[in-house]
Amino acid sequence: MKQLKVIKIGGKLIEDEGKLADFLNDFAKLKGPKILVHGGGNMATEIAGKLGYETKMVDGRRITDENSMAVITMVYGGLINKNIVAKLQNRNVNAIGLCGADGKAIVSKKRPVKEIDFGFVGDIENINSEFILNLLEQGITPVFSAISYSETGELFNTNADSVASEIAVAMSKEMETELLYCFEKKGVLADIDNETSIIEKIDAEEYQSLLEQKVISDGMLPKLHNCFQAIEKGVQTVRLGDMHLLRPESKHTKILSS
Ligand SMILES: Nc1ncnc2c1ncn2[C@@H]1O[C@H](COP(=O)(O)OP(=O)(O)O)[C@@H](O)[C@H]1O
Ligand SMILES: CC(=O)N[C@@H](CCC(=O)OP(=O)(O)O)C(=O)O
Repeated sequence: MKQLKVIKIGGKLIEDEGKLADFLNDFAKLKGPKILVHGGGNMATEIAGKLGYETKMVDGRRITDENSMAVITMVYGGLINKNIVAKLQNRNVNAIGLCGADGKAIVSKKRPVKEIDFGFVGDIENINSEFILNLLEQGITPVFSAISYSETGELFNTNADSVASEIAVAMSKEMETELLYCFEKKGVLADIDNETSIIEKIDAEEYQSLLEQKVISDGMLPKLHNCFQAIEKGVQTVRLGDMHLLRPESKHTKILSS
């Protein structure tokens, strides 16, 4: 089976020019097929604020009203995505920037309203792995923003960690897939204020205990949920770390299957 790397880069790394450059240099050097998924939540919040729109979050997830969805389309699908693609082209990576509507790559359904109405948020129902495989076979590197497409013809906001996880799950049926989450910390930390307290390995049991002890919060909640979804659904390797995660020597957290 051919190998594939699906790498997600978080919004806080994208905002730091130096860290982004470090990451993209390493990403460009990776041999073989690769896919990049990017977030940008913070930047969307900042730009929405400048436009006078207030942002509401629940457990690390954005409540996306009509105004936020417009900002998200511009910021994720435009500003961030196109800048990353340009920086990759500059590093001799033939990248193509996509959202879920392009090639019907990420099909979702509007999240039903239960206790919370998340607004224009889509839960992924299908990944067009054939389309993605075609791109990879042509030596093209897809760069996905966190926007999915609904059969109703709408665009929906979708957590970037979920986009990466679902793409990795779909691709793991075709290729041996490694899913890597790069964010601002060196991995899951036992003490959020201590960068050296990296938990090197987490299995399902440890995950439950971290949840109960409230060691993880905010954006780490959806991130670890997505890590375990991926490993349980067949993704061969899942790791979390900082912008140096692509370097073999980098300290990080590895997710273990049960
Ligand atoms: N135990 C933990 N270890 C590391 N980070 C944690 C932990 N608990 C909460 N977090 C928070 O989760 C954040 C990562 O989630 P998020 O901000 O969504 O990442 P991303 O940059 O990928 O969007 C970290 O920046 C940190 O503030
Ligand atoms: C539904 C939902 O939560 N969407 C996320 C998508 C962006 C994202 O995940 O960005 P980071 O990886 O930088 O957090 C949001 O709008 O914040």
